[in-house]
Amino acid sequence: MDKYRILFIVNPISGFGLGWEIPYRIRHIAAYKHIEYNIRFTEYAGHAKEIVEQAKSQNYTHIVAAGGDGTVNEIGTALMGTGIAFGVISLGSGNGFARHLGFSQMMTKALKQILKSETTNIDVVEINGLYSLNVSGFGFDAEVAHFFSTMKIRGIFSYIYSIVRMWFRYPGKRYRFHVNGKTWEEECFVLSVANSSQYGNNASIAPKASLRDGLVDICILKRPKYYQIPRFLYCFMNSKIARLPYFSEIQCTEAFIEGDLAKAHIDGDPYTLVPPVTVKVHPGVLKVIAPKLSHKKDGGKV
Ligand SMILES: Nc1ncnc2c1ncn2[C@@H]1O[C@H](COP(=O)(O)OP(=O)(O)OP(=O)(O)O)[C@@H](O)[C@H]1O
Repeated sequence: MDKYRILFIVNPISGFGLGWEIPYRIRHIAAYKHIEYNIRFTEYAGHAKEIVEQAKSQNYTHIVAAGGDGTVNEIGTALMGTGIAFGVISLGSGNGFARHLGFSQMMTKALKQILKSETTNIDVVEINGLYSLNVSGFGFDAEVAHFFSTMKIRGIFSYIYSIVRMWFRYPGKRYRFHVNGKTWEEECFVLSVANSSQYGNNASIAPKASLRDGLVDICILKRPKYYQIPRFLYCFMNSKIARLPYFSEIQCTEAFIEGDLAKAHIDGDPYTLVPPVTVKVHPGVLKVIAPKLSHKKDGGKV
């Protein structure tokens, strides 16, 4: 236990602002009395990355992101290639990456998992020079991310409002794909570039995805017809989306995509890219804590 030296980087505005509780929770977990740790709160967007850059020379064994997928992306991508183990305390509204790795959504339990769980090396996906740990993409979900970012109030209700609004307004787009030696054109409603399996809240867009397979999953969903929506929602929320005939998932190490791809999201945060888009996997470049490997939940597949 005494070999641990942990830095917690907390985004105090994530989710419901529960990050302020972290110092109190840590003090009350007996195991933390035997380890060295520091806590830093972020003060602005991009600050987490700066904190990681300073921390790299301070002999931390673990750096833990306490926040949502945006904070996870900032910290995780800054840790690539360092060998410092990366953990997550979920404070966001979806927490897709943490859920994929098997982190509890309960703060105290996640803290205990950080001390007890195995570590492993995972892949990171590069999209036109930006790095993605979880699920990124174009089309409908990019439109949602861009609209959501303009809303004054964040949180799950604003997110649901953005989804419903865009569902009725966004018709889909046609893209040209160059993947695994094949070229084709296809009409897409959702075009996801997935390293892990889910957006968050167990909404799984890439059921085959593994963070350790050296592959990225290109997931294409055509727009479901209105009468198909109930079955679509059931399959989407139960990792059964592969059963739908208007869904496809292609695994590859690299992809090249052409079309109107300017509006994108990287792990849920909106970005504007300059098309065409090149997707590339960097295998095993990030060391993470993976509770699923220890408790073998869902077969322990990470
Ligand atoms: N103190 C701060 N003030 C304003 N923005 C911040 C601060 N600290 C971090 N950020 C930015 O807040 C953004 C959103 O953070 P994060 O994704 O962790 O929370 P969330 O949006 O509530 O979660 P989710 O994405 O799951 O809904 C991040 O892109 C991060 O850069």
